[in-house]
Amino acid sequence: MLRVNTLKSARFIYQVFSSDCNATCHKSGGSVSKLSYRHTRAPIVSPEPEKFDPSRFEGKGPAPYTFIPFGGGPRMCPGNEYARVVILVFMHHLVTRFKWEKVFPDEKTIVVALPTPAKGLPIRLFHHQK
Ligand code: HEM
Repeated sequence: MLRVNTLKSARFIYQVFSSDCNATCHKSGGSVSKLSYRHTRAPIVSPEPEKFDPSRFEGKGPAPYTFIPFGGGPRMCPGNEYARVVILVFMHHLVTRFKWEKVFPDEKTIVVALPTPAKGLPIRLFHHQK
């Protein structure tokens, strides 16, 4: 999901860009907002955004400024390397120590400005058998 949904689904930038923002931004008044939800689904950024394809991160990985969960440029998130390590360790233990089970197997996705699991996507964790 990392490719299609970033943790920050939208943010507001208060400078006006001179570059073409059509693929990912819309202008409103004097500010520009970027919707990660749209950005990550733009065909120029990701031809098959819904496809589970970890290989897109192999080699040189995504082209610059196409995968931007931590923003980019001089104001890029300074916590990004730390956050990646924490998430990596967390996911390692979550995957290797537990089986997962959805609490609501048929939970629908509803749209509240942005797609959101209707019941928050709770899961139950079970220790793997040793
Ligand atoms: C998964 C975790 C995180 C995500 C997805 C995330 C995402 C972001 C994004 C998108 C920005 C805006 C970047 C831009 O304007 O281009 C940002 C800024 C920032 N983040 Fe994070 N962040 C994460 C974790 C952290 C952590 C762990 C820290 C600190 C320990 C941190 C500290 C900051 C700070 C201080 C800024 C403001 C940077 C500036 O305006 O110069 N973030 N983050």
